[in-house]
Amino acid sequence: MKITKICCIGAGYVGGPTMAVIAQKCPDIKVTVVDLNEARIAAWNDPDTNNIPIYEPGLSDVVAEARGRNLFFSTEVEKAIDEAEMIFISVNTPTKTYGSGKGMAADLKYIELCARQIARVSKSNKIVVEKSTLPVRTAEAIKNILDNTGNGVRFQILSNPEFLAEGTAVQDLLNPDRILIGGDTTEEGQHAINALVDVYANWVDRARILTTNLWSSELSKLTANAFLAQRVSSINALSELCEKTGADVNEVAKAIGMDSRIGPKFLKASVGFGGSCFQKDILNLVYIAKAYGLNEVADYWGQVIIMNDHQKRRFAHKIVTTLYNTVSGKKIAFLGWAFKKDTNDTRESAAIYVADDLINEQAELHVFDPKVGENQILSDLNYLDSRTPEENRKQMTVAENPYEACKGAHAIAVLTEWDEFRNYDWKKIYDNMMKPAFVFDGRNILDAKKLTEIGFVYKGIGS
Ligand SMILES: NC(=O)C1=CN([C@@H]2O[C@H](COP(=O)(O)OP(=O)(O)OC[C@H]3O[C@@H](n4cnc5c(N)ncnc54)[C@H](O)[C@@H]3O)[C@@H](O)[C@H]2O)C=CC1
Ligand SMILES: O=C(O)[C@H]1O[C@H](OP(=O)(O)OP(=O)(O)OC[C@H]2O[C@@H](n3ccc(=O)[nH]c3=O)[C@H](O)[C@@H]2O)[C@H](O)[C@@H](O)[C@@H]1O
Repeated sequence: MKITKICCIGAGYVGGPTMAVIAQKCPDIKVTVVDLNEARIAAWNDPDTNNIPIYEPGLSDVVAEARGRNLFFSTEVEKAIDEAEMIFISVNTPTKTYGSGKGMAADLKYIELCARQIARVSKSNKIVVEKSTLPVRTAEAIKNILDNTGNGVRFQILSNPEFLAEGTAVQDLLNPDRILIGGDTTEEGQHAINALVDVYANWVDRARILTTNLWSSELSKLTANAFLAQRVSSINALSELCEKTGADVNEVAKAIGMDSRIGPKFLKASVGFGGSCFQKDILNLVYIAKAYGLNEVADYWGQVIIMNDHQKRRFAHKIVTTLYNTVSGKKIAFLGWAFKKDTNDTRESAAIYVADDLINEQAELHVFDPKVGENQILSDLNYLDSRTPEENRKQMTVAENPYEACKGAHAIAVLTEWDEFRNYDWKKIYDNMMKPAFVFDGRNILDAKKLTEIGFVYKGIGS
């Protein structure tokens, strides 16, 4: 079966870039990305592709090439479902904030709504693709809803998890390590798998397209994120030991990373991992393990989150103790708010939690991030509900540029590894700060030697 029309429900960080690349690489397929959020769709349709709602290097060019040709963004969800032969579900699957499984399980209400809508609207056979990250065996629930509430048409469910990382989404999509497609082992299931394989084979080497059963595919996505997050927590755990022993975590990471069995990636010690997925997906894994009574498995993975929370708190605590046990009334400058460089996404960013701890200590925070603005920063803080929005507003200033953020500060904390931070005029920054002038480099990106020569007291992670 050759696919000619694709619909994607959810125009977010995954749906938008993924479908833009499919449309760019498959000009014969009409790709329609739909969302309930009208403002988001309007932004995807902005005549100036620099204003699309997601900042990703290279993405606006891909959208400019395909949009209006075979890539469309729309709020007409039902029309797009009706037309398509293949429907990707790429809606959010956040951690549940209510009821049973609160704070652990994935909230699948958006997924279920999509399944019910697809069942209601479809008048012809469809392939439904899980693009969102889902608990293992979700396909069973989706199939149940589709088969029991549909109009008698036939559905095939595939799992096709997404492995892109924010900040490198376009490169990851153009040149993926692998594409994973899980489906039913029946003949119909295999036909559906082949249809999706053929879409990706327009630009991905077939040897990199891996097909499995549904449950392996669903579980592999949670497992990949758990392994990646575990590496960050592992090196961060060692960073604390390095600080006590005189070892340098950068040197340790390099030394172990040269072992080809360990490998050099994902060994950067930091103020803690953030992002919308690592924590959510591990909590989900822990919840699933517990649901099967596998308490040791649950505790093992739960430790990755415990370590990450500790690392964020430890960073804030170190600032307070270094500044003579009080930051009350002191100006602290934050460089960076996004959860990593090259994205405007702030979900679960370590910066939010470090800021919250320092505001509890009555610090006056001044933040500069190249891609994150005031509204987002304040709304991230308010979301924690630690104090009133007015109280947050009083303690938090968002600066227009880094020099303004750092002027008169007692300390600078680097929360995101934006490249531009390395190239600032650090002498000028030093001259305008209170003395001693402290730098807490939560990403180990600055030149410690140069900063020390200028006069800063430099504190990295793990050295
Ligand atoms: N952000 C990332 O880098 C990655 C995310 N994922 C997974 O992909 C999924 C989506 O994540 P994001 O794109 O980051 O989320 P997002 O929150 O940016 O986008 C989801 C979109 O779905 C829309 N939506 C929700 N219910 C809808 C409905 N019934 N009809 C139409 N639109 C609806 C929302 O309005 C929102 O715009 C999640 O399961 C996530 O775990 C997977 C890999 C990478
Ligand atoms: O499912 C998802 O959402 C995605 O989650 C991560 O991607 P992402 O969260 O966008 O970004 P990462 O590069 O993985 O970084 C996550 C966090 O870990 C931190 N990190 C990463 C690597 C490292 O060595 N040290 C470190 O502190 C980053 O700064 C960031 O806060 C995975 O890398 C993607 O493969 C996956 O598709």
